[in-house]
Amino acid sequence: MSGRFLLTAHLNRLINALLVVTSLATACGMALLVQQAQENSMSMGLTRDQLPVYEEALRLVEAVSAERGPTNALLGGRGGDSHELARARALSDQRFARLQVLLQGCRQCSVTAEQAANGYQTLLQARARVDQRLRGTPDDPPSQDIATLVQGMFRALDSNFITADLTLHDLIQRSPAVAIYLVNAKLAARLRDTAGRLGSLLTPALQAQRLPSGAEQVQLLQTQGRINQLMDLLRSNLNLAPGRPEHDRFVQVQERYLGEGLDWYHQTLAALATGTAPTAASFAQGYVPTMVSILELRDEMLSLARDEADALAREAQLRLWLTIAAAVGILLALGTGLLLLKQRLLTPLLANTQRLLSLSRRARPLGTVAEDDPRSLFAAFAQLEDELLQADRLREERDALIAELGVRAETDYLTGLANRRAFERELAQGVTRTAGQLAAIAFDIDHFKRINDTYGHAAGDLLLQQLAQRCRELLRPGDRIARIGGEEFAVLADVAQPTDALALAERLRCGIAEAPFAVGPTEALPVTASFGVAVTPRLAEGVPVRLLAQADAALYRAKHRGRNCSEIAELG
Ligand SMILES: Nc1nc2c(ncn2[C@@H]2O[C@H](COP(=O)(O)OP(=O)(O)OP(=O)(O)O)[C@@H](O)[C@H]2O)c(=O)[nH]1
Repeated sequence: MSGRFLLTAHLNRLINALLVVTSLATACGMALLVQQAQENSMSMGLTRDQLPVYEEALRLVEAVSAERGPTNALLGGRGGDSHELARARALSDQRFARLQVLLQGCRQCSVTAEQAANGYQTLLQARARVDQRLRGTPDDPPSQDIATLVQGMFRALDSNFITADLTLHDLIQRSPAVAIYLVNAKLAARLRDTAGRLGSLLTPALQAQRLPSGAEQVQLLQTQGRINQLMDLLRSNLNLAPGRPEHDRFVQVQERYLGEGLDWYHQTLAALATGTAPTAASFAQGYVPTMVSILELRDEMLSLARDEADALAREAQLRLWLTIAAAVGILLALGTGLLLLKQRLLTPLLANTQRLLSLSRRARPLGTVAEDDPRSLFAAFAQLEDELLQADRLREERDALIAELGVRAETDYLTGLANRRAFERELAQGVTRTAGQLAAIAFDIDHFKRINDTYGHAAGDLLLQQLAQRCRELLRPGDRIARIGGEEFAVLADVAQPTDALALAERLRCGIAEAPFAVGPTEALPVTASFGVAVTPRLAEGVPVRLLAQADAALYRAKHRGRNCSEIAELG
């Protein structure tokens, strides 16, 4: 393969490599974008899948909290219902079993089914202690008092809250956009539990129908403070604009629990002072239903979180498809663009590169650069530039030569004056140019043949040269003189009137006659000439030919009149 084909093959490979690299880089960028969109979409999908775990964890907490009602009622002695306790416990067990199933299927959950089971174990232990107390007989006295058992149930609840807390952490990390609803749901769940605790803390006093002890009063006040804190947090977190679902739910909490529920609690507390307090079970019957409003607020928050997660998942899915579509579009456009670029520009460019190299190598070899080296292209360019510069120089030389030939073609070789051809051209131009009158003066050396014959042809030439020089000196700058024949000359001059032309002829005639010409080392030859003058008054067709002919005719008359005189042509 010859060098230039090697070079174009080389360049072709280079261009192909560049196109492939560009395509790959773009494809990688697009793949990254698609991957990001896919991760986002998957992340929202994971959030949606994990939400049921969080909901179930909160419901388990609710169930464990709800167990305390019948537990306290039974521990309180009067009015307790063991069937109700069994139902409440069954509900907790059911919730726990369901949570276990959900956790086992949840790969994205940081909390495991085993960890949740450990929390539940605390509840089972608390239940066992309660049961022991409830079964208590004189032979087998209860080992723990009611307050301690109530505290055990509180701890059991806190242990089960951990599952909800860890799941909430996962969800917030992955999808901050739904965090606010989930946190509010947890606050509501906490509020429900704390409200339950307030009731539970009253149980020992209700069981004994006495005023709460000092320590119990402190705990009751702390719990009320916690309830106020949680309400404040919810008030500041919730979007309480009228018409929002959470607004109505929050108003319900204020009316039902803070109003009815806490009123009933305060009434019960006051009744303990007068010995007219209800049993723990009766208290629970009036108090527990008011807490339903808190659970409704929690469920509203969970519902909003679900809706938001669904909307975000749909949006992420749509964004993923749009990103894929955009990536495919961009890659197709890029591919088409590169293909067109190659077909329409690069391939023709390479073909022309090949031609360029052929041209430059035809002129001369490209020096030391290897023929398949892409740099030989630049050497070829430099070489072509040289060739073009050289061609420019040759063109300039040719133009100068043509110009010189033109001058020579219109110059009389002997005298250096314009020749007849130049004179006729000048005459034609003069006629078209002048706005005044144009004079043609023809003159001829008298008896020149005799001079030639007597002194030789060379002396005749010398005389012609000297006479030409003298006439040149006698003329005005704008006048043109030419040698139009052997010893015949002519002058072209702009004049105001015919007498001016005659005066010019006379000036030349006298100038020639007044001093002899040196035609040899010693010979000084007096010479005369005869003049014929013609003037054209205005521009007219055929004037040049006629003007010179008229001047010639006048010259002829001057010769016949005896020579060394000037004749002017008749105006016609
Ligand atoms: N030396 C020389 N002689 C030339 C040149 N051209 C023409 N002649 C001569 O000029 C002479 C012209 O002669 P004629 O036509 O008879 O005119 P003439 O002798 O000047 O006579 P008139 O014009 O009638 O006064 C000829 O002998 C030509 O050979 C030239 O370039 N050099």
